[in-house]
Amino acid sequence: MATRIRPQSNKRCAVIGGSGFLGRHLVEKLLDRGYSVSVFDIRQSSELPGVSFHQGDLCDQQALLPALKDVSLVFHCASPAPASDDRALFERVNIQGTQTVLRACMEAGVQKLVLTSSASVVFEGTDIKNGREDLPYAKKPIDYYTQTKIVQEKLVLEACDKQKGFLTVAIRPHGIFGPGDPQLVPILVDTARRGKMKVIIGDGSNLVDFTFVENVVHGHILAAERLRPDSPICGKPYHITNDEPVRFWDFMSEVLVGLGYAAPRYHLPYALVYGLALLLWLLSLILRPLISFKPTFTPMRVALAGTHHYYSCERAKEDLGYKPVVSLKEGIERTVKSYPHLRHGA
Ligand SMILES: NC(=O)c1ccc[n+]([C@@H]2O[C@H](COP(=O)([O-])OP(=O)(O)OC[C@H]3O[C@@H](n4cnc5c(N)ncnc54)[C@H](O)[C@@H]3O)[C@@H](O)[C@H]2O)c1
Ligand SMILES: CC(C)CCC[C@@H](C)[C@H]1CC[C@H]2C3=C(CC[C@]12C)[C@@]1(C)CC[C@H](O)[C@@](C)(C(=O)O)[C@@H]1CC3
Repeated sequence: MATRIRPQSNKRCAVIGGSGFLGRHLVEKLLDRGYSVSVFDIRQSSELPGVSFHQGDLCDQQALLPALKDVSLVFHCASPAPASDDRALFERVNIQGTQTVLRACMEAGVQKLVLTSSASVVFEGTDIKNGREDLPYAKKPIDYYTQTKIVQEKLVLEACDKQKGFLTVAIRPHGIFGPGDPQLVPILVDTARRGKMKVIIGDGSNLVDFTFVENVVHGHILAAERLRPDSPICGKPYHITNDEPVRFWDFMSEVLVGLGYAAPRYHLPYALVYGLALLLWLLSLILRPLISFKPTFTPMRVALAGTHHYYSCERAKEDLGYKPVVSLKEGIERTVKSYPHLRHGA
């Protein structure tokens, strides 16, 4: 087992959303790097030695304050899951809740805030190739979750105020995967088990970023450590990727085959699948009062699976000294190994 370094007093931080997939990996790495960490989350995952846990809803300022006491640095990586598809919840937590987090940081005297945003804040369902951070925010984001992530990112970056001694930065990851991920691999396996992962949308050549969780964590910590009044990163967003855009369908196939499932092989035209997904979605809305069904092939998923969307992390390389620490190949191997219960036949 790795020995942990004893925390120094200037290395006190809080992770809001620290019980989640990314949050948990972030907390572990912060502990390894000698930080003392308090976690604030609405639910507790298994305990970690040396972490003080505070349970509460981030929309409640009074509940947040004890977790931020004597803390100079806050990571905010809490959000409802995109799949929850609950507009009121996204708005309450990602928008009003983030305003509450900002007020609580001010009241507690926090100096730095690192937000986990998303690269999808600029994605409108059409191709993005090597997109840089200066792309405009999506006017028609792919879903309401992403709409609230846009507002959240703006709120946090606009709150950066050197005069007040409060500095902010946003990290925009895309397609985070790795051990403990409750979304991408489990949803993929569930789709395969229901016999619905047989088809490749389009010609299968579309490139996408999938980012191993430890690289995302590395980007967050670099940003936190570079965030100083004289640094160019204040108030800016940064793409953090594996810097290895991959064919969407090659990535899916590698994970599926690694877990013992067949790779998809029949091709269908993108426009046809997108049209069908749109029709199904409309039907599900119309029939909602009578029957409730959730289509697997939502327009959002089809757009994510059938378009190019990969991003440049040059700005992070230049300003943060970022470089991925785990390759895509190794990331996939470690991820596949971590899901024995999702293997075919398990
Ligand atoms: N997973 C991805 O591929 C991906 C991609 C881009 C951006 N992101 C962003 O990364 C962040 C972390 O995502 P994740 O995949 O680890 O999700 P996750 O669901 O595993 O973790 C989110 C955590 O937030 C907590 N939370 C939710 N509502 C809360 C509330 N009201 N008060 C306190 N805690 C609350 C949850 O309990 C959970 O522990 C999110 O901001 C998400 O938008 C994720
Ligand atoms: C239409 C397709 C054939 C559907 C089958 C593939 C599907 C299982 C995946 C396609 C894109 C994936 C994805 C997520 C879940 C699994 C897929 C839908 C994602 C919604 C998980 C949450 C993340 O936050 C995410 C929104 C992100 O932006 O990274 C994921 C996007 C990709």
